[in-house]
Amino acid sequence: MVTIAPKWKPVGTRVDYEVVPFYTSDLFDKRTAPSRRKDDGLPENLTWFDAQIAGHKTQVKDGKQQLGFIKDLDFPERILKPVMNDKRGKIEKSFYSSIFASSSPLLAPYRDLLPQFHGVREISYKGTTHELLDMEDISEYFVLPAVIDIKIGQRTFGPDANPEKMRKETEKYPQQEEIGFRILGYKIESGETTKVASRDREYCLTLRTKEIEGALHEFFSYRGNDVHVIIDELLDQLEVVKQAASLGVYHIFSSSLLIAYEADREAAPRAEIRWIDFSHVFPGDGQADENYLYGVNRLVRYLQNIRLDLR
Ligand SMILES: Nc1ncnc2c1ncn2[C@@H]1O[C@H](COP(=O)(O)OP(=O)(O)OP(=O)(O)O)[C@@H](O)[C@H]1O
Ligand SMILES: O=P(O)(O)O[C@@H]1[C@H](O)[C@H](O)[C@@H](OP(=O)(O)O)[C@H](OP(=O)(O)O)[C@H]1O
Repeated sequence: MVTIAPKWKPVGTRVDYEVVPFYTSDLFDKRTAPSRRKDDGLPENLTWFDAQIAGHKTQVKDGKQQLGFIKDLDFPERILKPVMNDKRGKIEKSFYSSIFASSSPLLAPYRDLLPQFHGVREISYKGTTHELLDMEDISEYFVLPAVIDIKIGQRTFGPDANPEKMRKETEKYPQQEEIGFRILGYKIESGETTKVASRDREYCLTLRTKEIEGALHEFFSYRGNDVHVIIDELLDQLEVVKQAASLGVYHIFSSSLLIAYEADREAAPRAEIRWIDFSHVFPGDGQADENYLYGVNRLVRYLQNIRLDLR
C-alpha cells in the first residue's frame, strides 16, 4: 500500500491576505492585517478561513444560514468545514466518520487520500448550533502554499439529481464532459509570505478546453526548474487516487482534488494531494467509478505534458 500522509511538520499559523487576481497589473499585493473581525459572531478563538478557494461561503441562502470554512487559532494545522444542513451534510459527515472509524484494508486508500479527520465539533453562530468537520489543513504544510481546487468527473451530479440540478450543473461548464474535470480556482502565495495571486471561479469558468493546459501551466510556473520533482510527486499520488476509484466501493460525484505545492523556492520542492468534498457518495456495487476515473486520467495526461514543457 502506498501511503501519502504528510511527511512534514506544519509551518504554523498563517495570517490572512488580500487576494489579487493574476490579471491585474500588480501580480501580487500585500496581505491585509488581522483576520479576526470584531462583528463576525464566531466563538472566541475561531476565525473565518480567508484562503478558501471554492465552496460554500458564509451567507444566508434560501432563508438558511450557510457558513464558510473556519480556523481554530489553537489548532492552526486543522480546518473546520461546516456540515451542510441537508442530505449533503449528512452524507459527508457519515462518509468521513465511517472511513476513519474503519480499519478495513479495502478503505486504506481513502484513509490515505482524505484529509486526516479529527471528528465533529459543534459551535453556536448567531444563536444557532452548527456542526463542523474537524480536519487537516493541507495548506499548513507549506511555507508559501500554491493551492488549486479541481472538481473531478465528466458530470458533477449524482444519480439522485433532479432534472433542474442536472441542467444547472451541465450548463455551468459544458466542456467538462470532454475535459473530465473543472478547475474551480487557484491561489499562490509568494515573496516574504505577504503576497498572493489568484484565479477565481468566474475566470476558471471561462477556460475553454484548449486553455486548460495553459492554466495548469500557470499554476505550476512558480517553482522554477525543479517543478518536475513536484509533478512526479503528484503523479505518484494520483496513482493512489486511481487505485481508490477503481475499487468499486464508492461512486463519488462533485468532489475535488485539492493539490498544493511549495511555492517558496528556498524550501524543498514537495507537493500534496487531498481528496475533498463528499456530498454525493453512492455505493459502487463492484463497478469502477468511470466518471471519476476519466477525469483523473485526463488530469494525469495534462500533468505529464506540463512536466515535459517545463523541464
Ligand atoms: N483539508 C483542507 N485543507 C485546506 N483547505 C481546504 C481543505 N478542505 C477544503 N479546503 C478549502 O475549502 C474550499 C472548499 O472546500 P469544499 O469543496 O470541501 O467545500 P464545499 O462547500 O463542499 O464545496 P462545493 O460548493 O463544491 O460543494 C477548497 O477550495 C479549499 O480552498
Ligand atoms: O461551483 P459553483 O458554480 O459555485 O456551484 C456550486 C457547486 O457546483 C457545488 O458543488 C454545488 O454543491 P453540490 O455539489 O453539493 O450540489 C452547489 O450547489 P448549491 O447551489 O445547490 O449549493 C453549486 O452552487
